[in-house]
Amino acid sequence: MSTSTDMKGQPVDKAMLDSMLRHRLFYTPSFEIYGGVSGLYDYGPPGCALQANIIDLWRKHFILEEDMLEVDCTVLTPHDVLKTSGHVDKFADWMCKDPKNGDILRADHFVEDVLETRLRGDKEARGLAIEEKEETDAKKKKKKTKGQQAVKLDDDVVKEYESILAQIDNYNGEQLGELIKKYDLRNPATNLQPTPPVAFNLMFQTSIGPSSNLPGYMRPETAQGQFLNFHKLLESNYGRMPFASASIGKSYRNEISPRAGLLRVREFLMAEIEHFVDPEGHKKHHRFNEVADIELTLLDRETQLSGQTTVRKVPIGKAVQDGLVDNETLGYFLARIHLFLKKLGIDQSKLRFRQHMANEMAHYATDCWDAELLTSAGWVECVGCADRSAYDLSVHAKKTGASLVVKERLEEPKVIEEWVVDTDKKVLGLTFKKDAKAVESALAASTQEQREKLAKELEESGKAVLEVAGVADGKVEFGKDLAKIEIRKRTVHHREYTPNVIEPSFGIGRILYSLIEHVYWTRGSDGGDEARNVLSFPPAVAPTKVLVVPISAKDVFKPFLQQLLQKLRAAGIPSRVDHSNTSIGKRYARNDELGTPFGITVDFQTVKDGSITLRERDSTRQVRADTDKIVATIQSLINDSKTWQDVEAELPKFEGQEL
Ligand SMILES: Nc1ncnc2c1ncn2[C@@H]1O[C@H](COP(=O)(O)OP(=O)(O)OP(=O)(O)O)[C@@H](O)[C@H]1O
Repeated sequence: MSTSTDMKGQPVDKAMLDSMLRHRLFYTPSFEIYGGVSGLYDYGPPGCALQANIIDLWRKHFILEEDMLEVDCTVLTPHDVLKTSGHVDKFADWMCKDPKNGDILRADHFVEDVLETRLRGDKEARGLAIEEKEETDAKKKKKKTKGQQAVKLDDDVVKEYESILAQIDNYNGEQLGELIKKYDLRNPATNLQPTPPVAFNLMFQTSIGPSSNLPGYMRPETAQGQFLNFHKLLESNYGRMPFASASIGKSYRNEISPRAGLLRVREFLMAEIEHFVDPEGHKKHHRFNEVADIELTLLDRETQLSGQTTVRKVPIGKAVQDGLVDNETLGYFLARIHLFLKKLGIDQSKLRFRQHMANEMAHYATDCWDAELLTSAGWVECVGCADRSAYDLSVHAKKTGASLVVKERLEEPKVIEEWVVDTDKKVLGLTFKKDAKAVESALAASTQEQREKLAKELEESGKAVLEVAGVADGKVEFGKDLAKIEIRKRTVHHREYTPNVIEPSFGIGRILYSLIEHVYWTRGSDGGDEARNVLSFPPAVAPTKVLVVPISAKDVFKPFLQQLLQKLRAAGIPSRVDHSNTSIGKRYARNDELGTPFGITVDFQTVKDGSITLRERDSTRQVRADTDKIVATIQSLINDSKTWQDVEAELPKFEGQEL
């Protein structure tokens, strides 16, 4: 199992980090004074500011950079939409139940947990080193663990367990049930095997309007709203393809057992892109050459199926050329996701792109890669990037009759051959009476392949069978008197096609939490002074950019403070003043926990010559200059046009105590 370390390579003390984040109000359990509800969290001021900055960067990196069309669609979604998209029938996880205490368990997580516990026990029995996270997990589980000790396993069994874990996302409910039986997996709380897994739909159901006759759901993703507006978006893009829409908004999933803090919640912010592309020409991307040399860390399907988790670094250009990543557009977005996460401050050594296995892929996807980040909870999917093919637009068009296609004028008219159906309305009415309309619609909506098949049946036996929704048996039989189906030539001036969709889908909360772990470290943990927590966010992402610290609350400082704050505001730099009368060192330490990258001290020298000190969070080094110079310097540091090294080379070093 992989475990994560903090920014300085030390094991993440998750309990300490969580308590700091709650204490500083990055986030807090919702409804806590009522006992809380698992999977629901509120963000406090630094959490909100951090989230807003991540979103701001996301907008600039994707929407502005690529001229995407942003939409904001409703959360409440009618049943019919999600029935058509397949979510009502298939958007489910596998759930099992403990027969004695009623514990509800997510089947894949249960299998994973028990096998990992056994592998840990095996390591212990063999006297092998146990990684920090494994130790913490084991301690946590000890209280409720019955009859689980360090037991040495056969080498073959270890291999089998490792292989199962490498492809845990590939099992369906039945297979998970077989694993539970085969390896006698028991719930540690009762030492009993849970019941066989059943599908549990993750959508929150509701009804829209007072009469309760319009059933609906809270959307589980923002995508459907974007698909339903496709035609209007295409028009507003002057009919030009390819183009992308984007949406940032809340989604809702009734997770079976959300126990991983911000990583698995029931209400979360998503940022999703739907890039519509012509399927002809193998989904090329006109800007692919800009990213082709970017090296990504890939864990492909075959490697996982062979029971391994070995990654390889491959330039995305080569990965697409070799067919490892299906097409340029998908590859382009994988590289853009990589660049975005890098910009945020994500540790590149803790980022990998994992390809989905066949069973794992959502019902609509043809190829899918997840950007996974290594955290104290292991590798966590933070961005999914799927090729949804033409699935969504096709099913919604079929269901509603709306035209969700692109019509392109051909430079030269073309003669095509196609199967055409001529229906005799009189025979139709007489034969099928009340079902006549449904039969007529089914014939009209039949595909070229279906028509060819029907024509062949009519030719061979004089009869054909057609599937018709809403009639008894779901199908009808008809003869040549009802419909003539033949191939005819036609001159066309337009080409019509349903676009394919490449969808990068970001869970902002997961990214936010993983980023916090990646930039977290403890100053003085190497045995020096008292240990102090630091969050080294890049300046552009940090919740607050500057902490202003007056050396005392005396009136003499007030005009300088006011002038400084006014200049910071005018420059658009978010700042906070710490008026408390604790030592400056303590005030800075508090802000290191909030990840504030810069500190300004207003002191007695300021009163004499107007100069102020600027402190950099990570090095704690300081420079000194006049207010205008310092404000301009902070601006350059935030917009990345200068590094702290540049600043130290330019401005006089302040030789005071490092705080
Ligand atoms: N319960 C959740 N809490 C927080 N973020 C989530 C949750 N479910 C999904 N996400 C985020 O939304 C993104 C896209 O959703 P997607 O449907 O691909 O996730 P998923 O495959 O269902 O995730 P998982 O397998 O972890 O449940 C994910 O990459 C993740 O960042």
